[in-house]
Amino acid sequence: MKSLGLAVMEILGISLGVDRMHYKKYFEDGGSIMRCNYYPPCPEPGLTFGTGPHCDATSLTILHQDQVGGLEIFANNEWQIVRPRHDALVINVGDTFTALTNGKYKSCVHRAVVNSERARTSLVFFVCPREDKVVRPPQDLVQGERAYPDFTWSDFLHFTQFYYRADAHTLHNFTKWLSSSKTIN
Ligand SMILES: O=C(O)CCC(=O)C(=O)O
Ligand SMILES: [Fe+2]
Repeated sequence: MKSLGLAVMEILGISLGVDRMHYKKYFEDGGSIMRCNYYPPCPEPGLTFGTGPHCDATSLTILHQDQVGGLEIFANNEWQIVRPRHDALVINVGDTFTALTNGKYKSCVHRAVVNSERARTSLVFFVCPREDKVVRPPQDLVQGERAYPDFTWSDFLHFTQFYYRADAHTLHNFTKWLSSSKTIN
């Protein structure tokens, strides 16, 4: 999974017109998180979500869902179903990668819905930078203002674990929190 993540990083570097090895090298000493989600059937699926709308705070998400289905992404102003395919992985950009591209690649808002009949599982691999590494876009992607300040993955992880439950606005609120905590210190 780690080498798949690094291969995708190379492709993303090429697509952005920066040094093709830039992101691949950046993530080479990085970490990862693996999560297995289990959603039991819910008698009233209209009243709850399996996972509410959010962007992943991490950098890249590689996800496999079983044939039950339930993953949805918010695109073109509507929720769209990601049809399950046993032979395919879903790859999403997360908030930290958004910051690493100075906002050029937007993290994807997504959610998981439940159903009344079948339990569902998904397996998710999150690619993250080394915890103390500064998250900063390459100079080629900064024309004028920086969209986000420098931060470390460890600061962002701390924010999402202790102060804020990830939603569609995590990166924006983290940036505000970071500048107010700097003012206080
Ligand atoms: O279960 C899914 O399809 C989505 C899970 C998810 O978004 C997450 O674990 O961050
Ligand atoms: Fe997610």
